[in-house]
Amino acid sequence: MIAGAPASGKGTQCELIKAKYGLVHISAGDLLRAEIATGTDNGKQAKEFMEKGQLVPDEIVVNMVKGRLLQPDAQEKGWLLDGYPRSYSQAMALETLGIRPDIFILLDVPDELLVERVVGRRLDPETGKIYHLKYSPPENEEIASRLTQRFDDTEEKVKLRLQTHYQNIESLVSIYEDVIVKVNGNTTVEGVFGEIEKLLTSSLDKKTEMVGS
Ligand SMILES: Nc1ncnc2c1ncn2[C@@H]1O[C@H](COP(=O)(O)OP(=O)(O)O)[C@@H](O)[C@H]1O
Repeated sequence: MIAGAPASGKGTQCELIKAKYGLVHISAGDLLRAEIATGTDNGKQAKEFMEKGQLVPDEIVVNMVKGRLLQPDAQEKGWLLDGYPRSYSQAMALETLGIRPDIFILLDVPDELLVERVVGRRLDPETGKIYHLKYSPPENEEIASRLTQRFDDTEEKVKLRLQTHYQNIESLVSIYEDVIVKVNGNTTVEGVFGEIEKLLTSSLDKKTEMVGS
């Protein structure tokens, strides 16, 4: 599991983690945006909450994520949960299924940096790659011309999302205190990934030892 405030780097690090470890990346935010794009009722309801930076109700999110998590690929290859659970009740929904992470990575970035990261964030709709106009600019004009911005990536909305994050993260820290590791998200993308690689590799070694013994 990977958690952190908006624009703390979850999506960027998930790209690198899944490329190296072959995990199935399940992002609650991406699943919700897909519901919106396909125009489902859940998507329409979800959008109202997302516009206000509030958590989308559990009755929409919990089954959506559980359904994806229990699919064979995630069970076989292992899963990387991004942006879920985001509340005590969402975590409890997994606890009742006996689903717990090997590691819970909490990315830590100072608030004042997050606003600048959000307002400059852009997405390539063709590749899904995440860019930042200043910190991680597009490689060429062709990509630059097709970049899009998330509807909730505005200064006023990210402040609401930040409040939502701080309202909920403490309850998650207590549930996952045995597997949680805080990672400094305020270094280079490669620097953060280097820290995460060390953690995942040692967690994998522990798992193979347990299986072996
Ligand atoms: N687990 C979740 N439960 C409820 N709502 C969620 C959840 N994950 C994402 N959302 C909604 O989608 C929005 C975008 O989430 P996400 O893409 O993870 O972006 P970020 O982590 O940068 O805020 C959130 O502000 C919230 O409204």
